[in-house]
Amino acid sequence: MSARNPGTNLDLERISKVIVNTQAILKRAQGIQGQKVPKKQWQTAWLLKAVTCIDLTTLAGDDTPSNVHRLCLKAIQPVRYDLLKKMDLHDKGITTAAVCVYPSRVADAIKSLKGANSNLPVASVATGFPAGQTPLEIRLQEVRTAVSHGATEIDIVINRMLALTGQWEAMYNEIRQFREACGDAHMKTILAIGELGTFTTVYKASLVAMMAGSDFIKTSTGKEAVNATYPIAIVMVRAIRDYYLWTGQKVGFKPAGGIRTAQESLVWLNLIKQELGNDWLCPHLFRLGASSLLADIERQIYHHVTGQYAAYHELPMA
Ligand SMILES: O=C[C@H](O)COP(=O)(O)O
Repeated sequence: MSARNPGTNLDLERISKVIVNTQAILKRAQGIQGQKVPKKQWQTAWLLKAVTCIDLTTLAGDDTPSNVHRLCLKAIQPVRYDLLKKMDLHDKGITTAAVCVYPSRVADAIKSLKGANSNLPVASVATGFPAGQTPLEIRLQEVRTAVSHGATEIDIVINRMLALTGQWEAMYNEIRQFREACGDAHMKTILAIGELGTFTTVYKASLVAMMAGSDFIKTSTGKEAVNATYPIAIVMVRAIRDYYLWTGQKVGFKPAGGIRTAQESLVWLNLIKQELGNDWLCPHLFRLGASSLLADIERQIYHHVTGQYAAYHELPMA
């Protein structure tokens, strides 16, 4: 992970001046979606780049130590060894960026990774994920617990009520406290954009989250009706760009929720390249939060290497 974002004082004047041009955002998003994806020979390299940026996620009520164990093994070896060998990439240490689980499963993930001699980071959602509707002290305790079990990345959810009612100071103070509870763990702040209403609220919430010291801002929990969309991404990455121009701090971006196809991952990488530049095209500053995207990416890589499409059972856990 990159250097931490220390945050700034809360600048309410800057927040009050935010205006988002909805039509311009929609047009830009449409333009990016309409662009050609890289040609075949480059596509696999881009797909492998996407793999290294995935937070491989399981956030289900029926998660157990055994499915978390499988997830960890898949994160360590996300693409079949023989496929990588054919591309002479078997010794490049290609893994996903992290695994992402509920706080109760952090210890299982740490155990599995240690057992496999891997120091891949474990991310944990916290703060009453996905709704964030538990008392503040409990949300803070959840962060501390996940950290004490070994999570080095914490994905917090914001209190949507505070954003929707414009209580920016209260939201800033809560996120500041989450950051303190994180200690050395990096903090990703989930805005749950599907519940924030307008682009302007999303932009303001992005700014407040960064001022409060978020290392990443993340679109969604994956549990809202609307999750990662390209227009919302443009709003958020422009807030990241503005924050960088203002403070010199690079904050990361994590779209999450409903990202399932290799093709989509290429659009996401292109969006980041165009809006934030190559510096952001690395796991330190860009993550794809996804539970099932890897399956399609591996399938496309299989096709590139063999000329045939694999049945899903031929790709472990895919
Ligand atoms: O943070 C990651 C999301 O919960 C994953 O959502 P997904 O299951 O739709 O890929």
